[in-house]
Amino acid sequence: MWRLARSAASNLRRARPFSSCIPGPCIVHKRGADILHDPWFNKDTGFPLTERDRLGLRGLLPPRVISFEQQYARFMESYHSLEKNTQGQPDGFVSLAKWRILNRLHDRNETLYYRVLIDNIEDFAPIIYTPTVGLVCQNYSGLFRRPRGMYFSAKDKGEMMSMIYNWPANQVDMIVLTDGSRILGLGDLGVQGIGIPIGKLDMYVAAAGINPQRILPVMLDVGTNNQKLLEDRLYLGLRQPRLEGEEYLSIVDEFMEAVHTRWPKAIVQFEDFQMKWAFETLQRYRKRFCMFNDDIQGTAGVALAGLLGTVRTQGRPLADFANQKIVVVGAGSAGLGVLNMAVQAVKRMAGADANPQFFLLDKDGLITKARKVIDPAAAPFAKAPAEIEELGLMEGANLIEVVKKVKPHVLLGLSGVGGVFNEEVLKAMRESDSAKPAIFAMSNPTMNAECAAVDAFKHAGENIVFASGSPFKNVDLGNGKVGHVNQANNMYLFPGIGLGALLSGARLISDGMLQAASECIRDITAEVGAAVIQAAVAEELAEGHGDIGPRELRQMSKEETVEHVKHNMWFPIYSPLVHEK
Ligand SMILES: NC(=O)C1=CN([C@@H]2O[C@H](COP(=O)(O)OP(=O)(O)OC[C@H]3O[C@@H](n4cnc5c(N)ncnc54)[C@H](O)[C@@H]3O)[C@@H](O)[C@H]2O)C=CC1
Ligand SMILES: CC(=O)C(=O)O
Ligand SMILES: [Mg+2]
Repeated sequence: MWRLARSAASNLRRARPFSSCIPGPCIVHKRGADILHDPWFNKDTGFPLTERDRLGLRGLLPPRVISFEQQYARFMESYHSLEKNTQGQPDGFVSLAKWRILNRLHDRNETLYYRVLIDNIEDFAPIIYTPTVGLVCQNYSGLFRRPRGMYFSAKDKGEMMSMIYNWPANQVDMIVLTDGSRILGLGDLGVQGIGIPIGKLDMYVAAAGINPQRILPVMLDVGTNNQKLLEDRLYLGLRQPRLEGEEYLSIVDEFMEAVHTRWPKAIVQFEDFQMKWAFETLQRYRKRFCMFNDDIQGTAGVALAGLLGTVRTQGRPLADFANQKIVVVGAGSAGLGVLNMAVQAVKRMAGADANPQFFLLDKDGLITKARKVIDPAAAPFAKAPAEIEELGLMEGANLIEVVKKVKPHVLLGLSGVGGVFNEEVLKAMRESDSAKPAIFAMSNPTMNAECAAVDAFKHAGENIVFASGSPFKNVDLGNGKVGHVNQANNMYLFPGIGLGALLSGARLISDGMLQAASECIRDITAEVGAAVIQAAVAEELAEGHGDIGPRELRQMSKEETVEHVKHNMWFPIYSPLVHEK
């Protein structure tokens, strides 16, 4: 399902051993020590002697030239000895130590960093992304050594149009933006949430081959309502409550205008905004800018792919999806995004009058039309009392009641609450109307997952289809059997969405493009990107990118589009540096 061929990265690795590429030259406007201190251009001891002469590096490095392969091996050796030396230490300590060693390399030599990341993505994704990135965000102010990306704060109002030109790269293709208000399931982390855009963009480079010189992580610091952070003497963000209402929107507006002015074609991914702003900003900008909200739209795509995959696993025709009983726990940006896309899929399969059997719960239980105050975004999924009367359910019914009475085919958690699928709930899933019920504990990081994989298989039985947002190991069920754990995380989708949108030069990101992405999630990111391009072309949104115009895109077959995407993926290899004043 989501075991995505270890992402496009491993294909790239197979296709390109260390020495087989002759990279094109790279223009550098610096010389001497400035180059060594710039992680873009720095090759550490890897600078050939001729290049040391050309760039004024002679004498600034030890004399021996070390090859990229040797540097790579040396880094991996230190990484493995760190693993050995920290054996038996608490998990958090080990994870942070691993993050530090990778982060130091990132700060020093980006080419080597991305190469080790790409080649070891399965081991390193849990460090640079969920779950460790959550721990890093929680401790960001203490861990801080140097900045990465850009920080726009409420104090910068009126200045953003000029500030955006402080970013040193002339071209930016992909921006991930957060206001830090809902970081994974960890709540409001203020400026410390910058770790999420950084981790997401690393996944873009690793999985989609986006050129790391053209990415930009951005923190929009509008204050924080996290009292603990406000009182923390190390806290690096604005010490003020979050801006609200028009004041808040005017900051986001100004940022979006500034980005669009400098890089009209850049794609902006909104990430980890609290629900009210996630929906409001998506509504506000989606027709004006090339942007999407990953938590609403990326998550929906990946969950839908999983839900459709589950129908297939049950040996049923895909159209049977329309009859699946799905209980969604969590009515936030992610849960509602999933339901919106799932409803669209049912209507496509079973007609506009189809009545999907979806049940939505939030912290106050089952959401029905009888609820006094209901969020407008959740309202379309509220059950009419008459619909649930015969099941013996009513407004606010708790999760265990709902599971016992509905006997769902799928139980999907996007609540951010660790352990909410407790033993009783999981045992109740044994009575599901499906022989292979699906349990998706999609909340992040690991401690916020609705249940652990081992508990799901233990209490709900061996036949379940299990997926989680953060990685869990497969479960040994005894008798030689293994309970397979899938990872249901938007990381399998957003790199392809961004890459496809970028290479199509789409004016905006449509539902059709997102739908196309979710339909081919079993394939590698290049396929996702190609599907997104083709959807953009079909909807006449594609304006082309670089030398490839909309007409050329239109004329490409599916295979040619996939090739075109692969050809445009950046790959870490040292390029000869040519100095220009
Ligand atoms: N696996 C993935 O790809 C993704 C996972 N997520 C995860 O989903 C979680 C939620 O994200 P958002 O929807 O953006 O958050 P949100 O804050 O917008 O929504 C959370 C929802 O959960 C509900 N809730 C809280 N306690 C509950 C309880 N005990 N029982 C039932 N519902 C409860 C709240 O009422 C709210 O409706 C986070 O942990 C996030 O990490 C989000 C996006 C992608
Ligand atoms: C994966 C992700 O986007 C989240 O947990 O918010
Ligand atoms: Mg997110």
